[in-house]
Amino acid sequence: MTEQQATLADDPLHGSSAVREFLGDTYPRVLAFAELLAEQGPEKGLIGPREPARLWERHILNSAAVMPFLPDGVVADVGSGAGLPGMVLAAMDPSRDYVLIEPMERRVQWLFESSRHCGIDNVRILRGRAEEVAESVEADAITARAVAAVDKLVKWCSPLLSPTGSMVLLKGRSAQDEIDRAKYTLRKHRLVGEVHEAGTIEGVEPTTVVTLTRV
Ligand SMILES: C[S@@+](CC[C@H](N)C(=O)[O-])C[C@H]1O[C@@H](n2cnc3c(N)ncnc32)[C@H](O)[C@@H]1O
Repeated sequence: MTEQQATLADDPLHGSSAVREFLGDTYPRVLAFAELLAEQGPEKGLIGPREPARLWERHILNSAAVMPFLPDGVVADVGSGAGLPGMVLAAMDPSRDYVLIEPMERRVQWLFESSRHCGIDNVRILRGRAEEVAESVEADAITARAVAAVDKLVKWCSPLLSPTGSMVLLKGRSAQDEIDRAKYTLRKHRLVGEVHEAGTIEGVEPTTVVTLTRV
């Protein structure tokens, strides 16, 4: 039996004043992206069929929570997939350039289509693995969500980082363990890891964010 497909109308946060206030002027662009992702994401295999019913908390606000941790400058989102967090951040932050890096052709196509459809034009979309694109990216910050453990991400992504750049990773409960397991790699790349709980709106679970900054 196939799972019932939920819609964005099933999400209790959809249209809420708390979400509108949190996103301010950027709400229409983020909303356009959320609507498109809820409509096409399950069919395109970007999110599960039940995800539209919890899209705001679990995906959009979860992505938005990293914004206060970003330093100035260019942000590269590694393994953007559905556009999380990269497309959400770019929609919220139109004066900054974002590079979305994704190896899978179908997902890259989605990133092009959704940026065009939602008028999110401050993104450069690169098809490739993080390890393959160092020649065309120098970022002040790297974001990644659900891509790989800290140790691997540092090995893949440090060639993309500017000398003073930092990494801002969305993680789960294993955040501190991942930092501990990556200690030799972090030391080699002169990075120090810290775990933060990043809130967005009241009643929404905070996002665990790992920052890796240069020493
Ligand atoms: C589980 S998905 C997460 C996608 C998105 N960040 C999200 O949170 O919904 C992992 C993504 O990382 C991409 N990926 C895997 N290895 C990668 C690599 N070495 N460099 C860049 N992206 C990679 C995959 O193609 C996939 O789209």
